[in-house]
Amino acid sequence: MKTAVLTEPHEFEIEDRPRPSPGPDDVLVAVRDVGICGSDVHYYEHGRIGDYVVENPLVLGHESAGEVVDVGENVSRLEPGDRVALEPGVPCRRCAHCKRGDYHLCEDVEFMATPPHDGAFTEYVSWPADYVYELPENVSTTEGALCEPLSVGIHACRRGDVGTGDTVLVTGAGPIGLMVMEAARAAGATDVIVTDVVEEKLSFAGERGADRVVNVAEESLEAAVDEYTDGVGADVVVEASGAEPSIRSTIDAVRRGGTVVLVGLADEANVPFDVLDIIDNELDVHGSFRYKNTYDAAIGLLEDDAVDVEGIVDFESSLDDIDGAFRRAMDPSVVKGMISFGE
Ligand SMILES: NC(=O)C1=CN([C@@H]2O[C@H](COP(=O)(O)OP(=O)(O)OC[C@H]3O[C@@H](n4cnc5c(N)ncnc54)[C@H](O)[C@@H]3O)[C@@H](O)[C@H]2O)C=CC1
Ligand SMILES: CC(=O)[C@H](N)C(=O)O
Repeated sequence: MKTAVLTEPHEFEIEDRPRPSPGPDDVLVAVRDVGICGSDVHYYEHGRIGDYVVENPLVLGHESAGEVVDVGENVSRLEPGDRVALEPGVPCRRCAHCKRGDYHLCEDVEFMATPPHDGAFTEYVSWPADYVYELPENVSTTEGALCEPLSVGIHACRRGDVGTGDTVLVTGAGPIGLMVMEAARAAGATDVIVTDVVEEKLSFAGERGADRVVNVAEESLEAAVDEYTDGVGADVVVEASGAEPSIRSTIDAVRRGGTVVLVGLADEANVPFDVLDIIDNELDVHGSFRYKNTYDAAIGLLEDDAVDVEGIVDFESSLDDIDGAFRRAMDPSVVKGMISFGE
């Protein structure tokens, strides 16, 4: 099977690898669509993300969907022909975090495309059936692949307890910020304010229904939010840029008693916060890491047309042109590129 392997930064090789056979609890999936995530691009450019270093050739891609072609002997829930989305993290199921139900915090999770675990830029993937979700007829495999970033958005909104009538500020209009906006709307938020520093990203967020967009390179965020909320502040702020000034600004834009959810991964680990602001204003500040139990919800929202994920896709490329696709994905005005394997 054709497989794109990152051999060193900026270098993919297309290799012919043997097609895996599914283990007793696995399904073999013919991959149809894989999204290019910012983390894939980061590995492509730098060969590492923090402590995760690409020491051996690595298959990237963790936003994937396809069609089941074979199932292991213990699998009865899925059968060849089913179109499916693959949840990319498989936890150990035995540790304290898994047993508490926080399987996304498992320290032994095998997460696709995080070294040393291979991902889905390959024609076939064998994956534990428990982390494979059937797609309804009206949900495409492109949408199935994008259940992954949508899951990040759903989990962030759950962490922020976003509810009916809320005003939500989303900082950063990349794919994650846009998925947070979709999930917040679906959770009942009536007002969504979106920030960025790239004008095209803001126009796009506006076209997708942001009630107010703020270019924080040109406008004061605090003033814009004050004006929009009559001086109250946002009920929930979801930080989805990872930019240090944006992370700092979250506690100035949230209302007293409100919630800040930090999703964006800062390059700089030490971001100063005035803790007295957090205490006096009784803020809840939550981290949000990946997701748990979100795939059924994501698929349900897509089936009901309650969210739009396909609209964020700028381009689709073939596996043979993965290098060109990654170079295109590095353009700051591009939101989402996909590798499509065709039917
Ligand atoms: N916690 C988690 O589980 C996850 C975290 N992430 C992180 O979330 C962040 C967002 O991911 P993507 O959307 O894929 O990244 P992205 O890089 O495509 O989008 C970030 C956006 O923030 C904008 N931005 C830059 N500086 C800004 C500022 N000062 N204020 C507002 N916006 C600003 C950029 O122009 C860009 O549009 C990244 O840091 C990523 O590493 C991504 C997935 C999961
Ligand atoms: C941080 C990422 O972008 C990635 N989706 C991951 O969960 O590792």
